[in-house]
Amino acid sequence: MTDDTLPSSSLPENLTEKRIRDLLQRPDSPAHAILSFAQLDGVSVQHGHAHIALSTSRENAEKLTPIRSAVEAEIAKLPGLTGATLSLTSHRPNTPQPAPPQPAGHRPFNLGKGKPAHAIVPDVTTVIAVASGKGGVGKSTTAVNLAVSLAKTGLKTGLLDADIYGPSLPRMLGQSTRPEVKDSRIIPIEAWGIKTMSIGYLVDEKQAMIWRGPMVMGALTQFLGEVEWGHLDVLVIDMPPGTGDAQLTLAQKLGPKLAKGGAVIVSTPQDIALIDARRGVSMFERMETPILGIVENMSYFCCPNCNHRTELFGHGGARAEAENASVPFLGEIPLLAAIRASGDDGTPITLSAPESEAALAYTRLAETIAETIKTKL
Ligand SMILES: Nc1ncnc2c1ncn2[C@@H]1O[C@H](COP(=O)(O)OP(=O)(O)OP(=O)(O)O)[C@@H](O)[C@H]1O
Repeated sequence: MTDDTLPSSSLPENLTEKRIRDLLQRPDSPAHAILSFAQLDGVSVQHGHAHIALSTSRENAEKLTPIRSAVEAEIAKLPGLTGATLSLTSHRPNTPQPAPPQPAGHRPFNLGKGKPAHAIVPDVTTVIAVASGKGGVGKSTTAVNLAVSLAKTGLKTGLLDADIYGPSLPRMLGQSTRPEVKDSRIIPIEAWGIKTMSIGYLVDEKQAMIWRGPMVMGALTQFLGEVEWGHLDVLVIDMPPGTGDAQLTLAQKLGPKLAKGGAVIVSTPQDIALIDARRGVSMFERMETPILGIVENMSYFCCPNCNHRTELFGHGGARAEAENASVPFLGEIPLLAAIRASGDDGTPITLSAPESEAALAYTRLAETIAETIKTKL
């Protein structure tokens, strides 16, 4: 009996994995198009479900979004498979590409009228930085659900999207209102019980994409000094990915408040993401920021039909990394289409499906962090 004549149900998983790789490599296959934009990091089949890990640039990740579902559907048609999920991670340069010169005195958004910077988040008690060494690992999704869950524990919570080159908060929170400005102070947008701010509320995304480093630092400083955060027990910051100047600036400016809170590092289980997570841990250690721990996102797949749990791509890597770095392991978030969909729909999964396994994982994460914060209030 040849490979092709084996009944689908008895196809060994490694043979199916080879078929997926062959399909992706075949120039006449529609799925092949995805490899023009992304690099194949791994293929794994477990209990009839295929997981394909790809990495790409952020720009290409956007081009891939429209073809993602079609490729998943095409792969799922292979014998022996009941479904397929593509997971995409992206690398972004820490330093932006050179941009056209800006007029002298130009500010990223002209709201402070050139006054000296106000005190940095004066009435915020603690700051939590949600960071990742690598883009696309689910840092923003984690930050949003963590903030919403912290608010549910009774803490007055804010959420700042510090990812100037790729703000995702407006989409993930379903907000498109432009913030008001009163007495040169920007009023945060209230959504789902938290106060939020993002560059995406203020300027067109493409405009921010070409900002030089100093303009990005200027915008971040304005977010900290010119937004009317009011009293907050905790401000969660969705950090830009990587370990560059923007991360260092934020860590320096927020020093004592960050020292009362700390950093949460998000990683996927793949080795490549873990190497970047390690860099993130050492950057915060150098800044003397407490590391609250590492979260493993897209840790395992839960079949939406039978709830069967499938472990992906060396699941457990982040736990081992946390042990190596002697920092706490904060838990595992499953890879679930519902998490992606709730992010796209603008209602965090902790609110749209509070009893789901994913929401419960975020709740446990928030409860652990809330315990630390409540000792500092
Ligand atoms: N656990 C998960 N299960 C399914 N999809 C997820 C999960 N976590 C994140 N995603 C999806 O992966 C994509 C990237 O997530 P997200 O924007 O949170 O990552 P990020 O690390 O903040 O990326 P970037 O650095 O590019 O801003 C989004 O479409 C999101 O909905």
